[in-house]
Amino acid sequence: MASTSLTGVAVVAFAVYWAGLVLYRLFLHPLAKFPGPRLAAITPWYEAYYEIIRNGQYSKKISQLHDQYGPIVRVTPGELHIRDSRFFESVYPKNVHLHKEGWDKRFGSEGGLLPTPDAQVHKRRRAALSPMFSRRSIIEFIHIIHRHVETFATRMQEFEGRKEPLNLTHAFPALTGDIIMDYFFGFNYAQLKNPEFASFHEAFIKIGSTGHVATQFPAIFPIMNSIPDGITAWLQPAAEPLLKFKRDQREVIARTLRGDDVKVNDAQKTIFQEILGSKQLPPEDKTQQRLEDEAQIVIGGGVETTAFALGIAAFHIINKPEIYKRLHADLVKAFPNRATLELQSLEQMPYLRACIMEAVRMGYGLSARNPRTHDKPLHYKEWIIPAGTCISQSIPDVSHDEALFPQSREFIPERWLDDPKTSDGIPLDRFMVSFGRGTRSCLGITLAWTELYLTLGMMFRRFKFELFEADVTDVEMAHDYFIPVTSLKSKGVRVFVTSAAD
Ligand code: HEM
Repeated sequence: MASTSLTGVAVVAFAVYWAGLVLYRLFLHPLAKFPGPRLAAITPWYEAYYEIIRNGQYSKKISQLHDQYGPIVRVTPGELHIRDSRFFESVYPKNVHLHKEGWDKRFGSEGGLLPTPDAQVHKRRRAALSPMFSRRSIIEFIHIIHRHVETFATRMQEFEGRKEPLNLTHAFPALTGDIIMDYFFGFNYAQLKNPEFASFHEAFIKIGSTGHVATQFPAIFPIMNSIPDGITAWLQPAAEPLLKFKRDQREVIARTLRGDDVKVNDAQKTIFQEILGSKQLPPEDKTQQRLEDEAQIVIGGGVETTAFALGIAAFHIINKPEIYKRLHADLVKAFPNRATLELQSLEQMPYLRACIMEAVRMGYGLSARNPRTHDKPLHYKEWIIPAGTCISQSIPDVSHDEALFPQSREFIPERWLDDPKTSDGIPLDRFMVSFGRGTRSCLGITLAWTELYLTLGMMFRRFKFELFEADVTDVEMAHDYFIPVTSLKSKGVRVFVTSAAD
């Protein structure tokens, strides 16, 4: 009897608490006056429904909400989303260090640079890594990138000889994975030499939606991490390459912390040596766990983003013969000797640059809402956004702003030629935001551009391609898993390869 009445009291108390919370969020919350669906203002389960049940569809829903409610929408009880390309640099300003809320929960690598919530902690972590991402460092390492690009060329010849289609969607993450492993960790898994291009790609796609679950249930990663790897691999075989990477990193970091030089290649140093050698970082930023988190984030940040942009570029260049023709002719002119490939000359080629700009615009880098918290109130149109509010914008919204990029779903490199401006005279480059903006923008941008120049330069100088059962759905986002993911039914961009005659 006593336990029944106790349960009754608990149920009533819970109901009163929820009713109070609902009333608070609807009428008293600092964001109560902002437009948006009531359900999104009341509960994070509105977001969870679209992300978890509908599998990465909240960004699409948010676009519809903007159509209905205008450029500013309350998308969760504590977050405002803005769709306005002209306001991007106000949310992500230069020289202002801002907090980032929520990404620490979604990756299970909260010590990594990208998800670090606190602005000042982020600042010192970024400063410690920056030298390794500088152009100078990348030029010192460029021979290793060339080596992987040449391996890729050899694999293409192999497919040409066998007259079999080559799956670029599998090959590109193997290429970017080998480069990043070599650059940051001092060894690689030779994924590019693997007959099937086995890489981290499948693991990222298969476990990609876990971030949406972790956003709602942050305990999921600690629970997953406590499960032995063998069981995780049994439950999700596709995760094995990432689990292996985790195990190997653990050992490499432990050895680095003991003072061993673990590099087996000819790179200058590993990312762990860079972090451990940093004078700016306190001891708590040099622990085994922090280094493991950073390794996860660097692999997560650098493999799929660049590979996705490569896939978009390759598909559209091959799909539109006039683009291929113009690009190939430029490359033949710049490199009469097909064996030569040189970054500085590639960088001087306006049409190649335009193709890359277009691919990166359509690749977004991240499809996720990108949160920032400002210490001061932010004025937007007639609104005053209170200090401390989580505000987000999304890169795909800018990439598909038809006022800036007419026919935004079409691949039109010409839009980037001849120093283009918006109708009111702003350089169009300002709206290429796929690498983010401000103090937390992409640290890997120079490496990414180098990979894009060298890989596309090699491919379209030396080879001709024919699509095999591929269409535009193989490169278009169907799910937002933080990074854009194509239809899960896609078999990838497959192509027949032939050596170019000239
Ligand atoms: C086409 C390729 C790439 C695109 C479009 C891209 C895009 C982005 C974007 C949008 C961000 C988030 C910025 C923000 O929070 O505002 C980011 C962060 C980051 N990216 Fe990239 N990325 C690319 C390639 C790479 C590569 C190759 C690396 C090398 C490992 C890399 C490393 C990072 C890191 C470390 C961060 C975190 C920076 C910070 O929080 O300070 N990215 N990237």
